Amino acid sequence: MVPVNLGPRSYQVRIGAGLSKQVAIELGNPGSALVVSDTNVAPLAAENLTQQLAEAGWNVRLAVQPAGETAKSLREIEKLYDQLIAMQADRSTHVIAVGGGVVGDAAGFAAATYARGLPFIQVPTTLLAAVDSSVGGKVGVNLPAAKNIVGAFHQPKAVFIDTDLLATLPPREFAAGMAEVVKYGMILDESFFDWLEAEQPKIQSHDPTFLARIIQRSCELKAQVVEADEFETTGLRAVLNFGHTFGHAYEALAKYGTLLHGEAVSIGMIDAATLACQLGRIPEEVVSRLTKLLQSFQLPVSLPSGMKLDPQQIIATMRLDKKSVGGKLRLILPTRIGHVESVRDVSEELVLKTVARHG
Ligand SMILES: NC(=O)c1ccc[n+]([C@@H]2O[C@H](COP(=O)([O-])OP(=O)(O)OC[C@H]3O[C@@H](n4cnc5c(N)ncnc54)[C@H](O)[C@@H]3O)[C@@H](O)[C@H]2O)c1
Ligand SMILES: O=C(O)C(=O)C[C@@H](O)[C@H](O)[C@H](O)COP(=O)(O)O
Ligand SMILES: [Zn+2]
Repeated sequence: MVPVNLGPRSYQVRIGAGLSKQVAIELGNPGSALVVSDTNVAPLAAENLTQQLAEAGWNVRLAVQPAGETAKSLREIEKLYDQLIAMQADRSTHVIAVGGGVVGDAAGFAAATYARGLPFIQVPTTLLAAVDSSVGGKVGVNLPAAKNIVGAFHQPKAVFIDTDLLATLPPREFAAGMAEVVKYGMILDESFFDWLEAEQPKIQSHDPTFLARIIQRSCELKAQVVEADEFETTGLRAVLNFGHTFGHAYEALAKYGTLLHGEAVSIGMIDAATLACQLGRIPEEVVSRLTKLLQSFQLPVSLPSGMKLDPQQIIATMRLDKKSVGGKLRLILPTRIGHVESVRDVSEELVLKTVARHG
């Protein structure tokens, strides 16, 4: 269990095998709920949960989104609003996300905005959602031009991480989750990074003890950052964005189709580390350790050869990042393994040189 202490918005992140079977009991008195999932996860987990809630006396509906990043769109949010209207939802209606980060971000955005806010529950089913997106309250959708550009902060009331649900995850999705796990080591915890390097074979073989430890440590680190800067106002929370200014630009320019979020972040972290090295902030050895660790988890460290992007277009898309001020990029750059800094005045020439490495 990881507590997230945010005063009146505090909640617990529960982690354990079989936990999704307890959601109906844990939520207590039955009311009404919209369970949101996607076409892959509905038959694996969301239909069961919906049935359990119905048996416990809830007035419950299941909304199934198309699987994949394109579901994070205003069009899909409107469909969720329609479902809430159809069930005559009120401010006590729970929105329960059962799925990966896409379902969590989209369902959470509908919960944040419908009737100016409905109680929200996260049941993450991907590694990425378990270690990152289900915690911290960032919810939102993409526009074609920019990733996550429409959104809100809306904390869940509870997070239930059922480690059994991760068993069906395809290898590529497991790897995508590992990108955010490696990120935590790189930005906040050198000994965690060392441990990931040392235990890579056990992690890669999905040893349950090691998976549980990864999820626990990642949630602890994320909770610490979110507690320190819930609304990303002091700049502290921005450390979680390491690799994302590059990565989000690649996702948008690939029309949210070619690269998974974790893959784009993996490439973006190497871009940021390469740039930091060019600035003399870190030695080459740090870039190569990060590269090696990401590759050991089958993650890409540069854009796929078939994905040719115009460097000027990359920079223009990066400028739309929410950390930018006055059209100037702000990048999260490493100073060593386990620590990063927010850097305001990186020359665009150097960023161009960095992205040119993708050929
Ligand atoms: N809000 C945040 O703080 C935050 C943090 C990190 C990432 N994100 C967002 O999360 C999204 C990525 O999330 P994701 O990587 O979970 O992708 P995803 O939600 O698209 O899920 C990945 C794929 O796995 C399938 N899937 C999910 N659970 C499964 C299971 N148990 N077994 C088999 N298949 C399963 C899904 O149907 C989907 O096809 C991005 O949009 C990213 O921007 C948000
Ligand atoms: O929770 C955060 O804060 C993060 O930055 C976590 C990121 O991994 C995540 O991808 C997040 O959605 C990015 O946020 P954004 O503000 O750059 O859209
Ligand atoms: Zn991310």
